[in-house]
Amino acid sequence: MSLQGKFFKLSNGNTIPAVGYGTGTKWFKSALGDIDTTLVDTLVQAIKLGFTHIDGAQIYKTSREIGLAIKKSGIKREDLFLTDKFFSGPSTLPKSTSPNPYDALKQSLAEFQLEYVDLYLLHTPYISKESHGYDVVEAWNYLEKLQDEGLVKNIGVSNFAVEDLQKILNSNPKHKPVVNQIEYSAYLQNQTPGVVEFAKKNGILIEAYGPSAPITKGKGGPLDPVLEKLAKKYNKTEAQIILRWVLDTGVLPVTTSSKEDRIKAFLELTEFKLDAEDVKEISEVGKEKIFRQFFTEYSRFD
Ligand SMILES: NC(=O)C1=CN([C@@H]2O[C@H](COP(=O)(O)OP(=O)(O)OC[C@H]3O[C@@H](n4cnc5c(N)ncnc54)[C@H](OP(=O)(O)O)[C@@H]3O)[C@@H](O)[C@H]2O)C=CC1
Ligand SMILES: O=C1Nc2ccccc2C1=O
Repeated sequence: MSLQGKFFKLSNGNTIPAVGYGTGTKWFKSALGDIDTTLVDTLVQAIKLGFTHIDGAQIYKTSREIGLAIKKSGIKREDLFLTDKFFSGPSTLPKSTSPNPYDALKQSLAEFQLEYVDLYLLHTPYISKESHGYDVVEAWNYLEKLQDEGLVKNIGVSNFAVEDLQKILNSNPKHKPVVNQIEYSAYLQNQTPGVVEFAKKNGILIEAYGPSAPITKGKGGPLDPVLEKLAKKYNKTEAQIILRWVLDTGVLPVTTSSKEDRIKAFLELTEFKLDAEDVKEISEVGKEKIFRQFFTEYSRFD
């Protein structure tokens, strides 16, 4: 679970590259449709520049683009780390007609044209007998079966709160979740109450999506002068400072960009480190503002 150079070590002993490149948000497609050649080209460029961790999901509909980019990049499969997510639905899902997580992963692999993914997540905790025909523990059992068959190397969850994690941990699982991917930034230090601390105590690595919020959509807050000051101190961009803060809090940032200079800047994140007092200042000043972009039902906790 700790950051060691360019990798985090997971609780099962495997490693995961310390910064993820996302293919959701700005790349999100509503249908498989035509291949997004801009995404393929940008991913090939990102991989050639040195990105080895790609974040995908069933619902992004970008699996074919990822698979094509991997092939075109010429990089060996074992040198890349690919995440996929089973789309379990929003909290308002009436009745799921989608395949179960086991069948969904097989479908994704066909789209990627790959033999395995490195990490497979339940995208949300909104799974019940009523909506899916199986509960969240049974959904987890499908992921365990995939791991046992070698189709996924590691399994985890996303957008899970403490009580959702407890359901899995209390079921005496054969494989525990190694990751919980949640919205996390200096302006949202807990997606749901206590989740970061609980995950750390239980050996679950937190992955942060939306990590750049304080310098993108959440700009105009108390961190503005702090980030300006620290960017000068370290001779880095404000984006690098705010993403390095994520790493320095023991969390793995999943970010994205279409721009070469920003992709290169992401790759420098493991080459410097913030002083403890600067990490503390960002954490404390960041708590003065809450900025949440996704799963706004959790704003009841703000
Ligand atoms: N599990 C889940 O439920 C979710 C998972 N995710 C995953 O996380 C990934 C990343 O999430 P996202 O919110 O996009 O991450 P970030 O908060 O890092 O934002 C990245 C966005 O900000 C822009 N950006 C990057 N650097 C800068 C900069 N220096 N100045 C201004 N704008 C900048 C990028 O666009 P540009 O091209 O202009 O650089 C990009 O659109 C997603 O793609 C997805 O894979 C996201 C949401 C939910
Ligand atoms: O990338 C994503 N964008 C989203 C918007 C809403 C819910 C989930 C997601 C993603 O995973």
